[in-house]
Amino acid sequence: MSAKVNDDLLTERRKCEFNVEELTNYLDGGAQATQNRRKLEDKVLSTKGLFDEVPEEYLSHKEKYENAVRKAVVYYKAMKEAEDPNQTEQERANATYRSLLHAAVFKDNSPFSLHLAMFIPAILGQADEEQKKYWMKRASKMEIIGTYAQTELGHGTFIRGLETTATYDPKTEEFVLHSPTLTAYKWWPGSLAHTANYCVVMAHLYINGKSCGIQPFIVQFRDEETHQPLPGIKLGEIGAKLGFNTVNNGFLGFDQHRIPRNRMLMKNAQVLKDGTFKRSPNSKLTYGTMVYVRVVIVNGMANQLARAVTIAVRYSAVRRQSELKPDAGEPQILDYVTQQHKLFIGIASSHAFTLTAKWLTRMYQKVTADLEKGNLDELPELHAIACCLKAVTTTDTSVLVERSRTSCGGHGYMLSSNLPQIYGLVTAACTYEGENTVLMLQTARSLVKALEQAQSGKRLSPTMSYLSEKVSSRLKWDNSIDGIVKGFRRVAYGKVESAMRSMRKYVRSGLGPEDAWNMSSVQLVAASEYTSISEADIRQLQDTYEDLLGKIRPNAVGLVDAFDFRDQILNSTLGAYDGRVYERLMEEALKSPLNAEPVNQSFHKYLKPFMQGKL
Ligand SMILES: CC/C=C\C/C=C\C/C=C\C/C=C\C/C=C\C/C=C\C=C\C(=O)SCCNC(=O)CCNC(=O)[C@H](O)C(C)(C)COP(=O)(O)OP(=O)(O)OC[C@H]1O[C@@H](n2cnc3c(N)ncnc32)[C@H](O)[C@@H]1OP(=O)(O)O
Ligand SMILES: Cc1cc2nc3c(=O)[nH]c(=O)nc-3n(C[C@H](O)[C@H](O)[C@H](O)COP(=O)(O)OP(=O)(O)OC[C@H]3O[C@@H](n4cnc5c(N)ncnc54)[C@H](O)[C@@H]3O)c2cc1C
Repeated sequence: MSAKVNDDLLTERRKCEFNVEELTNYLDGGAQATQNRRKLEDKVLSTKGLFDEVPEEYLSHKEKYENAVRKAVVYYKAMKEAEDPNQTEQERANATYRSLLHAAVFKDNSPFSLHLAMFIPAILGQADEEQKKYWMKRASKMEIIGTYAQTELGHGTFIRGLETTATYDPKTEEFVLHSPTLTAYKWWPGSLAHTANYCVVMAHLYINGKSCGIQPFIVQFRDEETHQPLPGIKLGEIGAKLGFNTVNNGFLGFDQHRIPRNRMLMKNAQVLKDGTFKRSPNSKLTYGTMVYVRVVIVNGMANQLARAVTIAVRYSAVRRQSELKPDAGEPQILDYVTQQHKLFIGIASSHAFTLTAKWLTRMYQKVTADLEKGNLDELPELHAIACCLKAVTTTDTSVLVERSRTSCGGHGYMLSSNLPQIYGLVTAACTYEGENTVLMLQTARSLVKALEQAQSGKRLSPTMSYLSEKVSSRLKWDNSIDGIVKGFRRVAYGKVESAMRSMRKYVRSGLGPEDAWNMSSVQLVAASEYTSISEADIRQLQDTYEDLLGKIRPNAVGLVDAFDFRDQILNSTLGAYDGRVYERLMEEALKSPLNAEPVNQSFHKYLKPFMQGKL
């Protein structure tokens, strides 16, 4: 008999003014896609051995990892078996686009995540046709497990400063990989420590003493049979982190480690047997894997944010607290306008990120198709947009997930709510794949160039076209969508123009261009992300905004129900569909090993002698 659903949630669902299933279908890309996603989730989540007997938060660091590897093997096999052979690639992609299936199994991510998220994309984007054929066969069948090893102990942002060297030896037709210093050790790559046996290494190529820039190499570092590190390889785990504690982030040092010439991934640049170096048409094509992942992250943020606001909104419909009016009983905390303000922006942002992710994915696919034909024209714009959207969506998601947690009071601080773990996952994305400030400055670089082109009368690309609009500074505001968008474009233009004016002022004062850039960099970051509007209009928009909160209120639970996250994926005592929060909090508390006995052994060993003055 299914447990009774919380009365308040029942009432909320009755009040909802729209068809929840229709919104779910829209988010999935149609009723069939919803059906495919649900079918995949049903199949995979019915697999034995996927879920923890003891909550992983009560395991040691080492046990957490070992348990995660056990689940990763079961999960990967279940996913493979669940794949519908009759489905097209596109239908399969749609079924997983919104699915957070892995989140039902791994609260802190899988030790296989880098294999799927970066190792395979790096092969697809950096290997030539022959290499792709060979390595994709092995990687897609999980005969090998890989990661992406770029960051070093001493360098993450500045790729051109990476110290790992790959020196070509024409006599043996090999590359010699070496970590000349401690800071040259690869540091951070997920799965590197104990899980993977191959990696794509980004290293500084030298031929006959001449630098040939940073190039990608596919390197085996563990024996495929014994899993022992190969000779000349130093390996280990980097230690406990805020999150990602089952991703197995590791370090790797090379000591004159030799690999065959065909291990340099040669789609863009090539090294011939005699050591002739054939340059890439654009050295930044080597950075292509990062552009791809930045695009994926935007969609990932939408899904993770949707998960957090689902937990917080359902909890806010169940939790009653304080007094809004004397003798009127304790209201649902969702009736406080401050609570609506905290949470509804998260719902809207998740939808906005989903739509943005779809748009950015289409742009990425178009530009990548152009690159295949040798047309690199739109690569700089894709880079600038991907940098900006990755930085903005990860920053906003981190803020909004933390706001979801703090809007749930003390219970939001419980690991059993899953809000802290979701925060750990999303806040990492502000750093990995390009630290956000650094990426915003890359976007700013493109904005400044675009404004200079606009001022010299050149046509701009659609995404930068607002920089060529001669919009009157006395723009009459109205709070229609069109009016608001026009306002944002006007202010965004002003921010870029102000940053550029500031740089020119510094150059006139005698600073070099680099120092002038650095002195203006706070404005440059703001120009990439920040827009504000004039004082008089804030009141008008504020009234509109508060009015909107009231309109959303009766539909809040329906809006998060439409994300259609099953309880295993939410993995939360506060967010379950039935709203039985208090029973679930108690059930989870009783799983703590400390509750196995009424008196813990530390009383007899320490407390009692201490309290009796005997210690
Ligand atoms: C696995 C977790 C899964 C789930 C977690 C839960 C939720 C998250 C949701 C989704 C997650 C999905 C996937 C996650 C996958 C992985 C995460 C885990 C692992 C993370 C891995 C990593 O972090 S890999 C390492 C990432 N490192 C970086 O990004 C380094 C950042 N630095 C740079 O990119 C570059 O150094 C730089 C761009 C800052 C500067 O490069 P540089 O060579 O110095 O260039 P400049 O001299 O500044 O010249 C700039 C000019 O070059 C052009 N340019 C720069 N970059 C590019 C590019 N990529 N493409 C095209 N063009 C480029 C730029 O436009 C300038 O051109 P100009 O014409 O202006 O000169
Ligand atoms: C959870 C997690 C997983 C990761 N997984 C991987 C992985 O699988 N593979 C991999 O290769 N890497 C991985 N990384 C590493 C990640 O890519 C780097 O941490 C990131 O690129 C930042 O580099 P850094 O840590 O060396 O910081 P630094 O580059 O040292 O930057 C430190 C700070 O300096 C400032 N700064 C630096 N440069 C500039 C600039 N030009 N302008 C203004 N300010 C600047 C910024 O405030 C920045 O936060 C991972 C990181 C995390 C947190």
